[in-house]
Amino acid sequence: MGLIDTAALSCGVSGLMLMENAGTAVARAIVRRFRPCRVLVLAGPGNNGGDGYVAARRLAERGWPVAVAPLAPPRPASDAAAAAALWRGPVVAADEGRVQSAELVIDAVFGAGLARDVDPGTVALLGAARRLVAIDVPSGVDGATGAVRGAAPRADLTVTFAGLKPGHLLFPGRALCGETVCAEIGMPAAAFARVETKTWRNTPVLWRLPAPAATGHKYERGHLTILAGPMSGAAILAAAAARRIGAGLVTLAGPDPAGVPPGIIVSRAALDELVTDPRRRVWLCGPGLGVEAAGQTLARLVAAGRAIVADADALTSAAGEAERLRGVAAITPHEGEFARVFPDLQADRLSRARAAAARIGAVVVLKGPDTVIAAPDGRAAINANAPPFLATAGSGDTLAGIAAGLLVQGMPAFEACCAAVWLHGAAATRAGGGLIAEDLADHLPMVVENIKKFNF
Ligand SMILES: NC(=O)C1=CN([C@@H]2O[C@H](COP(=O)(O)OP(=O)(O)OC[C@H]3O[C@@H](n4cnc5c(N)ncnc54)[C@H](O)[C@@H]3O)[C@@H](O)[C@H]2O)[C@H](O)CC1
Ligand SMILES: [K+]
Repeated sequence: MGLIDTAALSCGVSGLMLMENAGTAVARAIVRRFRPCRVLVLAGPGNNGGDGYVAARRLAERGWPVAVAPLAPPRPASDAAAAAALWRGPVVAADEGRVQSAELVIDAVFGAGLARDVDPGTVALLGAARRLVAIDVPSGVDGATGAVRGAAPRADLTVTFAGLKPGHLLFPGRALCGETVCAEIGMPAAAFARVETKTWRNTPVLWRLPAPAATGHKYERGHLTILAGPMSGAAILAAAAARRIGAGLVTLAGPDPAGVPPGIIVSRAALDELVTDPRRRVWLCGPGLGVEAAGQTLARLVAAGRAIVADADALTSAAGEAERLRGVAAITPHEGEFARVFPDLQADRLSRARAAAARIGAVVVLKGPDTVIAAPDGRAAINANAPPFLATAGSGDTLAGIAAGLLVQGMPAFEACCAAVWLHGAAATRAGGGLIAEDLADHLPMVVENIKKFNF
């Protein structure tokens, strides 16, 4: 049973009432989407199965032809047993033929109580469904991590309760949920208050973008310094993003980066001179820099106590030596870079990002289709707005530039990184399928305008 369910019970809410509401919500979601058809409910032994019995009753009350196939009897004297006792319709054996001939199958086998791999017989049954509605999660998906225990079916619709779980947002679970609906089931506010939430879906309600002061000048909006190396295109992409997101001034520090657009300052001053300039508080270190140079400059910046976003070559320079990143504000690794820096961290993405953030005392942005942003204090956000065509060269440089551009405007590192990841996904969505990294920055202003319009 999940923490929130336990908290609800200790607040005096009856589990049976929650189950009644949960099963009713499943039936309602089905009625709204499908025409009446022959339904088979595959019911497991726990409360997920109990929800299934309630959904069966509610659909039958509306005249739908429904049968329940128990895969195991409900635990005696449990809420599920009480829900099963109220089911007066047909109870049939669970076999593949029946599953195949049902027009809609409700997966009420395992939910939050999934404790081990699903056995092959159950996997085959669920896999035979023509159309599948999962209660809480498709059975086999671990709601806490999105991992699949053994195997899990692909649902057309998943109805969950009280709040989305990480498993609805993290792959592979996310891909198996189909359309995901979150139903309110009467969970009391006091129950939410008792459970300290530290994991969220990344949306604009989690953060507030900086607004320039009416009388402010460019330095007050923030002066970002980006180290530019032999592949100066990466630093230029990052600079464009930082400027579009509102940094007042961006300097590229490097020998002589080619193709720098007007509006970006280039400084060839020695690093020692730049690092000791008190106005250069925030730095982006890594994109296109070269591993050796990135390692050397990173150490200098850390020693000078600068706020640093470390990406790309700066991360590779810390391969197997994560302590070299201690002192930075945020790191933005993809899976490969993460594995190089933290080879011993092997768990799911959410746990790994959290463990890495705690270890180096910095925000970790573990990039991917389900980017996880984790803070050293245990807070974490999972991002779900990134379209697949965001996987293109230069996209990561742009993200690092947005994060640094927000950091320089005074946003705290966790909020800056969450906002950067979301804005990056929203800009990509606006840019559409043919996007190249150069397009992203230009879409940022309109994304920001829309956030203001919706009053987040
Ligand atoms: N979130 C809410 O507010 C509410 C959720 N509800 C539903 O309750 C389930 C969670 O119920 P629980 O009884 O804790 O767990 P399950 O039903 O998922 O199953 C537990 C049951 O299954 C056995 N088991 C676990 N894994 C396996 C396996 N791989 N093979 C065989 N057997 C397995 C385990 O030993 C137990 O016996 C939640 O998902 C919601 O659907 C409430 O109805 C209302 C409030
Ligand atoms: K299920």
